[in-house]
Amino acid sequence: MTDSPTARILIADDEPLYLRTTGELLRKAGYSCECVGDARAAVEALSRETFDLVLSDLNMPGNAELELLRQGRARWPNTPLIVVTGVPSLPTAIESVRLGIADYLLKPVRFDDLLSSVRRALARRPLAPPAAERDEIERRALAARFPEIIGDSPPMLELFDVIDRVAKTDANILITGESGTGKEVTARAIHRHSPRAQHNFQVIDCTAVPETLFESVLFGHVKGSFTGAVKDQEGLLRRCHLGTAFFDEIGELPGPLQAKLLRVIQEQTFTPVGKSEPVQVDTRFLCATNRDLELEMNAGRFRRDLFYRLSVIHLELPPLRQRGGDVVLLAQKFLTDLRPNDSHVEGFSDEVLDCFKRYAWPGNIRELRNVVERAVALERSDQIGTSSLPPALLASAPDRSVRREGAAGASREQALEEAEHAFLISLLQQHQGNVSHAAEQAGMSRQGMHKLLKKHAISAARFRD
Ligand SMILES: Nc1ncnc2c1ncn2[C@@H]1O[C@H](COP(=O)(O)OP(=O)(O)OP(=O)(O)O)[C@@H](O)[C@H]1O
Repeated sequence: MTDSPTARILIADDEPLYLRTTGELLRKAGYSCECVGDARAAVEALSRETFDLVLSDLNMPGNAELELLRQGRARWPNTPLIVVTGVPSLPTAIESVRLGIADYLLKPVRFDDLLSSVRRALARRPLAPPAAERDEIERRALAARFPEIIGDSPPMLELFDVIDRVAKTDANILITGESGTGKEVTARAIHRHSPRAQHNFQVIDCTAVPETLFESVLFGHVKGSFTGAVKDQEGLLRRCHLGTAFFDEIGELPGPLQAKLLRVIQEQTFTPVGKSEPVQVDTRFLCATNRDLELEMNAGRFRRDLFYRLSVIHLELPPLRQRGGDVVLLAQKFLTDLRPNDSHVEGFSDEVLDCFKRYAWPGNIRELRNVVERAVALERSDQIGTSSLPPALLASAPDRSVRREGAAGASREQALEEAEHAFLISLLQQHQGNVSHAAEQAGMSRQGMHKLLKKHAISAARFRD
């Protein structure tokens, strides 16, 4: 690319007079300039926008180890950098050359010399990739920062961008989305990208703890504080001091416990059962639910004040059916992860991929994972065919012969699994998605029913309307 009068230049120097004059002169020469007074501000500016050239001092705050030079060359290798120093030294000159700087100028520098150096560096700049290619590079770079979340569909790239920005804050985040869309995976990614990453990420599943034990599980208890408290026990909240607490299925938290949680969030203190002294914690709260909390609040089942505390930032995860090609990426990833070492299965037939793309995936990614796991176990050839898919998926096949084929080779275990799945669906239909009532009829606990529904990737919410 040739020198362009609109080239954008970043000038980093801690001498205010030099900074101002150089900026003014380069602007007069037709360039657009941003001036910063230290290396950290320069790195921030480079992270925020694309510059065509960097003019940098060496002896300035934040650059004792030539941080700007090193980070600049590593992270923005195509942006030329000219060093302008008042304190030249052989080691810094050698290091600068080693890192591939465009020029090394000594202060006081004549403006004509500086201008020629700028023009030369801009003219030698490698050609910028075309816009589409650049977008693709940026897309890949963003997705690569979240290896645990597979997907590069537009809604997911947007999500990565938001996670990237909110992870660094301490704001409480509410993650909503249908069952199995990856709410817990997202919460873990937020924690991993946050300043709390070195501390614990503690999952608190609101459906797994019986109501009567909730306080003791969460806050801990002292020996003898209630029947069965045979020894002191530290609560889960204590474990995530300085870290992150992730409340899964927050919409299931009973009213009295919502009030207690609100207090913890507001005051960052709690009192273990049987103690009188409160314990102070420093915890970030992430919560997830597949319930519509607006509906729950209107029905008086969820506290509005708690909702506002929890949802300083609200992330809504897209269902799998709106994630385009991600379904194929995810299926391939699960095949790689779940295939035993001695398995002959290598891929999916085109018809199977077609079914995957057409199916509505009510159980989302968890359901896809289950389907791939089942297919890997059933398949006898080296490619997963439609005969290894469960009936629900085959119903979405465009070809009738495929639909008739069914799961002819299903084992006894798989047939039982399918019967259990059908039983759960009919129970939920009967009780309009009320898990407690369904559990009662099936003769099991509410927690047990939640676990079973999760295993089958069935969302009770979809039977509620
Ligand atoms: N983007 C993803 N990439 C890879 N695996 C994923 C992704 N999203 C979810 N999974 C996998 O799908 C399954 C369900 O994910 P997760 O538990 O995070 O969903 P959820 O929305 O929290 O579900 P629920 O509402 O039922 O609690 C897990 O096995 C998880 O590892």
